[in-house]
Amino acid sequence: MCSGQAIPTYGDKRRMRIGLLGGSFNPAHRGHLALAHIALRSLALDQVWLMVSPGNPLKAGRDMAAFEQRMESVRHLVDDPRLVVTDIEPRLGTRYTVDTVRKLHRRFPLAHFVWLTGADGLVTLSRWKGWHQLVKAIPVAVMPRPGHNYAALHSAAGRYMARWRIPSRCASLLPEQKPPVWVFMSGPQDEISSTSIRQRGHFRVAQATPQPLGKLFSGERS
Ligand SMILES: Nc1ncnc2c1ncn2[C@@H]1O[C@H](COP(=O)(O)OP(=O)(O)OP(=O)(O)O)[C@@H](O)[C@H]1O
Ligand SMILES: O=C(O)c1ccc[n+]([C@@H]2O[C@H](COP(=O)([O-])O)[C@@H](O)[C@H]2O)c1
Repeated sequence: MCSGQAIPTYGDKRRMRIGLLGGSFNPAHRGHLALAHIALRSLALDQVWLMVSPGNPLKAGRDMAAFEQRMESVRHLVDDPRLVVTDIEPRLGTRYTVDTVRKLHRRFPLAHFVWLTGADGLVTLSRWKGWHQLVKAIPVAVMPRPGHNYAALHSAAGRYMARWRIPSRCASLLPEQKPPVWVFMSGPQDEISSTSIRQRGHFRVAQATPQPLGKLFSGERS
C-alpha cells in the first residue's frame, strides 16, 4: 500500500496534472507515444506536453533537423487530444530544463508538473545544468527502456535520487508529491529510437540553419 508512506503532498488534488515530455524528436516515434500514454494512465495525468527542444545542450547539431521539421513530426504522431505538442521552450527563451521548469512553475502556478523521461535520461542527468535543483523542483517519472535500465539505477543521478524513489504501484500519487520524488514506471519496453530511424534513412534531415533561440518563435517571450 502507498498510504503507509510518509510522503509530503501539496494537499490540493484538483489542480491540473501535466506531464512534460521534453525531447529532440528527431524524429518522433512510437516510443514517445507509448511513454506519453503510459504516463497518462499510470500517473493519472490530465495532459502530456510534448515539448520540442530548440536543441539539446548535450547533442551536437550535425544531424539535427530544423525545429519546425521536428515539431511537424510530433504533430503527425499524436493521436489523443490530451497530448499537446508545444514549442514552449523557444517561447520562454529556454534551452536548459531547469530554466524551463522554473519558468513554467511561475507561469502556471496551479499546475502539478511531472518531468517524464526514458531511462537513458536518468543516465545523463548528472551532466545537465543544475540537475540537483531540477530534481528538487519537479517530480520525475522514468520509463524503462531496453539497454538503459541497469545503467539508470546505478548512474550518479540514480544513486543520488534513490532515497526519494516511490514504488511504481504508487505512481498515480506522484504529481501531487512535493519533490524530490520519483518513480520508475512499469510498462512494456520498446527498442525504437530516433537514431535507428535516421540510420535506416526513414527521416530525411532538412538542413537546419543555426538560429538564436528568440528567432525560433516570433511571439511573446518572458
Ligand atoms: N523507446 C523508448 N522508450 C522509452 N523512452 C523513450 C524511447 N524513445 C525515446 N524515449 C524518451 O523520450 C524522450 C525524448 O527522446 P528523444 O527525442 O531523444 O528520442 P530518442 O529515440 O532517444 O532519440 P536519439 O536516438 O536521437 O537519441 C527522452 O526522455 C527519451 O528517453
Ligand atoms: O538541461 C539540460 O542540461 C539538458 C541536457 C540534456 C537534455 N535535456 C533535455 O532532455 C530532454 C530530452 O532530450 P533528448 O535530446 O534526449 O530528446 C529535452 O527536453 C532536453 O532539453 C536537458
